[in-house]
Amino acid sequence: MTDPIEPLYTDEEIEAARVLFAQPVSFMMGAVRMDGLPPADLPEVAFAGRSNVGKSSLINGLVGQKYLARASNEPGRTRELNFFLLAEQLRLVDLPGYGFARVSRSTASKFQDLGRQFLRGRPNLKRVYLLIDSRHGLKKVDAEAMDALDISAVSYQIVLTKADKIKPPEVDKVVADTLKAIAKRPAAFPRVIATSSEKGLGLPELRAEIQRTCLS
Ligand SMILES: Nc1nc2c(ncn2[C@@H]2O[C@H](COP(=O)(O)OP(=O)(O)OP(=O)(O)O)[C@@H](O)[C@H]2O)c(=O)[nH]1
Repeated sequence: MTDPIEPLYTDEEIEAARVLFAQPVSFMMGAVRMDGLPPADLPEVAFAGRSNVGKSSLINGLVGQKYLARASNEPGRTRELNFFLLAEQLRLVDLPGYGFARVSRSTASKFQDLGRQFLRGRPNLKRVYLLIDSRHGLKKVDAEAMDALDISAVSYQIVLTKADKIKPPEVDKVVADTLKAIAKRPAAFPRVIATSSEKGLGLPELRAEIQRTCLS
């Protein structure tokens, strides 16, 4: 098993990724249907996770902007596939949160279906970052999302969010437990990155990982 403490990226990679993510980024579009997606002509990475897990905050943190992706206290507001173009070279895709409770069941399932269709049928999708709240660890809905990704053979990597909300030894334990839980999952990338959008923790590593995934 990979040691999560071992430095996995060189200083040069971290610096190159910092420079990449400091380049212009723009909101391209929000898609509500599969036939309204941008052309599959650039590499994409998508961000998925339970509602309120911190997806918008993470995207904002990665690109160093406060308000690019909408971050809110109200679970379930991200209901479209939101595409952000970075440096004219790659796209970040914010997927609808799953498991949200404040909209009707049919509305929820409509948007989740769109997310599922996107994950199954996007040829330029390089990886899905599956966000898990550090305080809660993997839940049943997360395991179901991983089942779907494993079946579709879509590469995914677990990113722990809100790591500032628990103590460092607890973060280490969640990382270790998560690595154990994904060990036999065929499409799971065998590394877990712990992040805090609030404190910037893990963001340089995640930028480097995205750059490797999309541009190397
Ligand atoms: N302490 C702390 N709070 C965070 C962090 N990331 C997000 N939050 C808070 O968690 C809440 C939800 O964050 P969002 O980024 O809106 O979550 P989301 O996953 O985009 O939410 P949906 O739109 O429901 O899918 C907000 O109140 C954020 O301020 C973090 O790293 N640390």
